[in-house]
Amino acid sequence: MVKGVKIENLWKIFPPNVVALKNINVEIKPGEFYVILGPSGSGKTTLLRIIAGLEVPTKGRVVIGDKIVVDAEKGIFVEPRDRNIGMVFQNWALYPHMTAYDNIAFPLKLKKLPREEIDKKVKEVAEALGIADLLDRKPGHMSGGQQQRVAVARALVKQPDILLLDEPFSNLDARIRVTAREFVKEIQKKLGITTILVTHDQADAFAVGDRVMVLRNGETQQMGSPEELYNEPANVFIANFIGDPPMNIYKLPVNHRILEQLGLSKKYEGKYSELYIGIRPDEAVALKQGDEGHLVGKVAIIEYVGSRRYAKIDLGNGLSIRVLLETKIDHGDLATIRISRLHVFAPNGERLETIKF
Ligand SMILES: Nc1ncnc2c1ncn2[C@@H]1O[C@H](COP(=O)(O)OP(=O)(O)OP(=O)(O)O)[C@@H](O)[C@H]1O
Repeated sequence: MVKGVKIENLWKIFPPNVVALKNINVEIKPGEFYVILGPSGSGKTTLLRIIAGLEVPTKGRVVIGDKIVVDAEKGIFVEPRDRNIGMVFQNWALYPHMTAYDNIAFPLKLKKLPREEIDKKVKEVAEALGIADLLDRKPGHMSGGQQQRVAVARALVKQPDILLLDEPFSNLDARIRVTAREFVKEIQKKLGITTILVTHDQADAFAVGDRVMVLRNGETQQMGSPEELYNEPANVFIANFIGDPPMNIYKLPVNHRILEQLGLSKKYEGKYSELYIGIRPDEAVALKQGDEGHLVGKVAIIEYVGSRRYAKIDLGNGLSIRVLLETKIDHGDLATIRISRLHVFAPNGERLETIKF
């Protein structure tokens, strides 16, 4: 039976009064790949450690399947070893003096399983993860990606109900990172194991997550699929945090020329004195002067990001915007900017609407 995880009214306050988690509520479905995303210090690791039983919450509870593993009010606490959780840490924590085989076998030896059974399980998991030919090697003789696979194998060999991954890709360089994400996602789908991953890297989060929760200062900012977070960011923080290159975001007086050109001044006059507007570089394009569009400016910089070309366009009065550049335009040319989607946020940062043009 695949199990889900429920986190209910969860608080963690470190003495004297560091609020690391503030009333977290989430239901992770059986078999789901759930990502907790947030900047440094947002409470991600604390949340993962509470699920694993390495930390106790100040308030609230965690339920795995239909078993309460911790309830602060009722004084229930199930020991980490009795939660049937597999965990992979940021540094993988492999034993350097042991071969991959012995590293993977270690949790089973602790359980005092018979030698033949250990051998069968280690070989099975190594086969499934494509590391059968590495079993005789010690960590020092493996690449980062291979070490990570061994760490995942060690977490999976006990057939845990839940797999917890704490920044599993952060020690890998950019190229291996892409294959490592694919590998983890494929294994997760193949085994159907409920998985919770924490990361500060939105590209990691979006690559593997079925759903993503964004944390900031211990508080949930938004929960949803990668598409939902990208298309309808709940506030300016999320808008800023998600997307590469980052969203163009401006705080402007409601009667500002640009808001007028975008048809927003009339709509919000009398309701707000200022607004944030956000435009993703990938949701606006620079066209030749005279083409139909929303804003006009002068091309200041042309840059490549991957295979895409972007232009930074000077809008006057110290404002500029980065947008896609598909046509032939040069530095110094005037360009028309056509926007396909625009996000409007209130002065407190909350999203008011997303407009599709
Ligand atoms: N044992 C502790 N005692 C006191 N404060 C702590 C303790 N552990 C964490 N904190 C604080 O709780 C907050 C959340 O920390 P946590 O490590 O969960 O964040 P994080 O999002 O995982 O950050 P990082 O990505 O840097 O690991 C931080 O303000 C941190 O300083």
